[in-house]
Amino acid sequence: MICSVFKKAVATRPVRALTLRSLSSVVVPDINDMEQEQIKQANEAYDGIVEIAVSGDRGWGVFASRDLVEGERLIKITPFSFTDTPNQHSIQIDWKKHMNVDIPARFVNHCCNEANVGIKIRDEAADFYALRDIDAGDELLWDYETTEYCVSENFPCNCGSSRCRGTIRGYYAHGNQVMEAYGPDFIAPYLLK
Ligand SMILES: C[S@@+](CC[C@H](N)C(=O)[O-])C[C@H]1O[C@@H](n2cnc3c(N)ncnc32)[C@H](O)[C@@H]1O
Repeated sequence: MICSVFKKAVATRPVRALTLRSLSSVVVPDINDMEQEQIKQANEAYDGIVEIAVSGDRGWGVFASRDLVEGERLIKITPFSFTDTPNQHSIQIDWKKHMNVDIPARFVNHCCNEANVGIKIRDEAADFYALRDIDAGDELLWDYETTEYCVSENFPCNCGSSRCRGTIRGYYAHGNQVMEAYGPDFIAPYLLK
């Protein structure tokens, strides 16, 4: 298997059921009622394409609801605001410009070198595309170091890729690997200037 693309932990449970602490095998992120409602709305908007569910110890994740085809545009990334400093859920589009993005984009987890989805930035928005065929139930994983020059906080990666970089820092640290893995089409244009 390429990378540790997780199968959906609790594929068909409604969001409220995911918050039950009795699910011992997964770490269920704390969310408030508003976030719960936003997840429900995103799941309805992307019904039949992707679904938000719990991704083991990585918190929330986004999963394929059906078989997805290489090259398919999957998720529209809509910024609700911009900031000049990164945060855990922002996406960098220029040296001092980060998009605060909506759900489901903000819940896509990271994979090193073998990500199955990539981002194409257009003006002040972006989209996720399938980088290869993806089976229903597989987790969508994007390589954060294709857009983030320096992540807001380094984190130890548990993507399970045979080429896992260990600690995720940003393009400044692993740019050569990122370029080799994806080529320029799926690297943020500002990083290539
Ligand atoms: C954009 S959020 C992704 C959604 C997140 N799982 C959540 O529940 O909010 C980014 C954060 O998710 C976690 N994460 C994503 N991919 C990961 C990975 N491969 N290994 C460990 N943690 C990861 C890290 O804490 C990271 O800062």
